[in-house]
Amino acid sequence: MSESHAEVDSHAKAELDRLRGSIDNIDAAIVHMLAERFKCTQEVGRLKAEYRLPPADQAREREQIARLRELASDARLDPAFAEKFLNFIIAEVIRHHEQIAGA
Ligand SMILES: C=C(O[C@@H]1C=C(C(=O)O)C=C[C@H]1O)C(=O)O
Repeated sequence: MSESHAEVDSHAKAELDRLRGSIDNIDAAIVHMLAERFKCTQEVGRLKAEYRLPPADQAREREQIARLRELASDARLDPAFAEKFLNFIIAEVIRHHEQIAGA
C-alpha cells in the first residue's frame, strides 16, 4: 500500500522542522563564536593601539587563510568560500582596529 499525500506531506514537514531546528542551533553557535572572536580581536586592537602597531598584519592573514582553506577542504567545505568568509570577518576587525587607533 502506498503512502497517502497527507502522510508524505506530514513526513516532509517533520523533516523540514527537524532540519530547521538544527540550522537554528548552528546559527546561534556561529553568533556566539563570532562574539567571542570579536572580544579577542578588540583586545588585540587595544594592544596594537597602545604599542603603535599597524591595524592589519598581512603575514598573519596569509597563514590563517592557508590554514582555514586546508581545514575547509578536509571538512568538504568549499575553500574559496572559507577564504571569502574569513576575509569578510578580518575586514571588519581591521575597521575596528583603525577606529580604536584613531580614538
Ligand atoms: C587580530 C589581528 O588583527 C588583524 C585581524 C586578523 C583577524 O581577524 O584574524 C588577523 C590579522 C590582522 O590583520 C591580529 O593581528 O592578530
